[in-house]
Amino acid sequence: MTTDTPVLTIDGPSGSGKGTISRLVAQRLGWHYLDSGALYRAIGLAAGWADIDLDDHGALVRCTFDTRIGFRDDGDELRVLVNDVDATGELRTETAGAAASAIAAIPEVRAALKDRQRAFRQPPGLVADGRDMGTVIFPDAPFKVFMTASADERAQRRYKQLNDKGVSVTLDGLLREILARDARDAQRAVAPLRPAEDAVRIDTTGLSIPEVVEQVLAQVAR
Ligand SMILES: Nc1ncnc2c1ncn2[C@@H]1O[C@H](COP(=O)(O)OP(=O)(O)OP(=O)(O)O)[C@@H](O)[C@H]1O
Ligand SMILES: Nc1ccn([C@H]2C[C@H](O)[C@@H](COP(=O)(O)O)O2)c(=O)n1
Repeated sequence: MTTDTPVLTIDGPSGSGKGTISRLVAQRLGWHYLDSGALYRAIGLAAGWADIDLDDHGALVRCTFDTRIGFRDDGDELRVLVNDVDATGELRTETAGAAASAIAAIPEVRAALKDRQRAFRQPPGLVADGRDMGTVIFPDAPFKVFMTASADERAQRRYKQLNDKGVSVTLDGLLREILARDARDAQRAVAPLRPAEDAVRIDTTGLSIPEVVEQVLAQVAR
């Protein structure tokens, strides 16, 4: 790990805009980008492919170490390769999010992913988004943001995102899924979703994507 390389951490609940904003901010700064949620989603998917029981923590840890996860930004979005298969579409579903949230509550899985996440810290800098980037993975990061938005707005955003992709969902169902995932992520014993003490909070409710990007960049400039 290159500890003198700057890191901007962006943590927050599902649908707050972390992924979208982190990728754009990383592009503007010319820094690397870590989508840590995609790692948990990929392990959840690989564990499903291998039919691993969620109670079999030993097998889950082996799966965490053995699964190859690659990222490729095609200009439109960050594509994720799991064991060399492009699984981007499957990984973005709420089902994959819920599976990721379930395995993310297992301490051994989190421990097995630590070094892999820290290895993304490479010059000239890193933008890392997730739930514990500022609290556990990069506690010494000089820039930390905790991003929120009202639950209704987060559900609306996800609804629009999925509708645009032709996925049929209901707003009520999405709101329930988002709240259930947030509760699980915030209430787990290890590395729960919470703001680092030194994080700047940004509420993105009612803000456009460019407005949020500028607010985050202003934190780094400061
Ligand atoms: N400020 C914003 N205004 C409007 N829409 C936004 C804003 N930020 C993000 N979005 C849209 O909301 C949707 C969800 O955003 P995104 O995937 O970045 O959230 P996230 O916090 O990374 O969610 P998750 O943790 O579930 O991956 C996307 O369609 C994105 O384009
Ligand atoms: N640093 C992280 C990142 C993600 N998770 C878990 C909890 C989330 O519900 C799930 C999916 O993440 P997303 O892609 O929605 O950001 O993965 C975590 O525990 N810690």
